[in-house]
Amino acid sequence: MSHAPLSYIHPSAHSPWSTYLSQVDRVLPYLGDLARWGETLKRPKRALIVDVPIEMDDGSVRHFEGYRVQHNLSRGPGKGGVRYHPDVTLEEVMALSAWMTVKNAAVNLPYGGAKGGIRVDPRSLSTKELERMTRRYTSEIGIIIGPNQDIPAPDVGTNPQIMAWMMDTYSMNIGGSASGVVTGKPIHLGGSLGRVKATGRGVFVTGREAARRIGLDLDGAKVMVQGFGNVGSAAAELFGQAGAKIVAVQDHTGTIVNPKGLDLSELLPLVKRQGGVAGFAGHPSGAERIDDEAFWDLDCDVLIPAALEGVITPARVERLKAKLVLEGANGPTLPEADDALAERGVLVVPDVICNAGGVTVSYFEWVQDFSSFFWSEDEINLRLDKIMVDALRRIWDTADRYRITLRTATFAVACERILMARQERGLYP
Ligand SMILES: NC(=O)C1=CN([C@@H]2O[C@H](COP(=O)(O)OP(=O)(O)OC[C@H]3O[C@@H](n4cnc5c(N)ncnc54)[C@H](O)[C@@H]3O)[C@@H](O)[C@H]2O)C=CC1
Ligand SMILES: O=C(O)CCC(=O)C(=O)O
Repeated sequence: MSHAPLSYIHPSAHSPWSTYLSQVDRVLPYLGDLARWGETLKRPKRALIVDVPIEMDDGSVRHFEGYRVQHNLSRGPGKGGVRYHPDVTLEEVMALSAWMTVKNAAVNLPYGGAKGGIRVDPRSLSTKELERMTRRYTSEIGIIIGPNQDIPAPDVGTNPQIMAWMMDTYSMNIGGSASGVVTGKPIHLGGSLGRVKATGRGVFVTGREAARRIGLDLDGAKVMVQGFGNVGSAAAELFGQAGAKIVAVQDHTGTIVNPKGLDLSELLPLVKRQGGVAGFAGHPSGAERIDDEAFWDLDCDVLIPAALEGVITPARVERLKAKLVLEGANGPTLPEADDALAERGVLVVPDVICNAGGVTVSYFEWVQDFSSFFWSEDEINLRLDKIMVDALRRIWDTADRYRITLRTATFAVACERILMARQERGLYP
């Protein structure tokens, strides 16, 4: 008897795609007549799977599986990062691309949503192998990306150097310079000041606003951060500057704690040198290593998940002490855990607004590339702050009006924009 999968849009249990679909189901009752377009949100517009063969340094040949999914293009070109991680799957990239559609609309950027990835552990490759793989992947997805089609950017496991190789490969293939084909590039290649820390900055800005509204003083507040890469480290730094104590940090190498607050001026350079936080245990400034699972029992006011999906489970919610969860990561909370957090009165600022600072500054980068006129970092940070604060205010009002969570309110604001655009474009474009 054959057990063929029902369809690629049919989710597997507890997958990011099933989380996303249940988030869509929760918003449909708030969309009025536009809900008739709801199925649009549940299907990626286009999903490309590519074979990425490269020659390794030892002369052998390896094949990697790559993806680029354009979930929705109703509001503009696709936009979203590229992930290099050994667990990447088509289904995960579908969810990540769909969250980009919602996020871009939530902050009103003129983009649809897309995301890409390669199933690889980038740490296992040499720099030359990484470059060959990135260039081959870029050529393979070159048929659907472009400054007006779909604009990749960094996500987990990718960085400005990888964006530079993507931009260079795409430019060589079209025979011209196309700096607007990717964002998150190095500054010398048309990258934007402020992009590297923009996602963490957005987490801080939305966190600052949420804390103010619930009467939580950030000065002295205890903050735990899971994931200490681009997003987690930048957010931790800004919370530290606002007077908060970063009492625990967890990454793929381990978990370190200091109830009095970890010394970030020592921790940040160590992580750059060693590639993880574990080596900070026993540091003279004070840091102890604990079991990873014990992270969820620690005393804290704010939790910032900034690593991967599905880490906030109902069982962990029962143990969690935080009053405020700021989703730096995409999809860190399972739907049942979302309900449990709401029941316990824990406020969640959802990924689709909380981590939108990165793509907002990516948008600034794209605009600057098109106009060949570059802004100062202060200008970028000020504009970012305003966009995030205004977007969060509108979402908060929607949540109050319908008595719904900030997640469903963000989906309501965003999906109305997406489906209005869909409707206005017409069914047979
Ligand atoms: N880079 C960006 O601009 C944006 C990233 N995000 C999201 O933020 C999250 C983090 O992304 P980046 O900081 O860019 O990635 P990154 O690659 O710079 O850092 C990832 C971090 O997660 C940690 N990690 C990996 N597996 C882990 C595990 N099992 N337990 C604990 N920690 C683990 C790594 O050690 C590392 O510290 C992802 O969900 C990503 O999609 C969202 C918006 C924009
Ligand atoms: O900067 C971008 O275009 C996208 C960043 C991203 O992948 C995300 O927001 O999850």
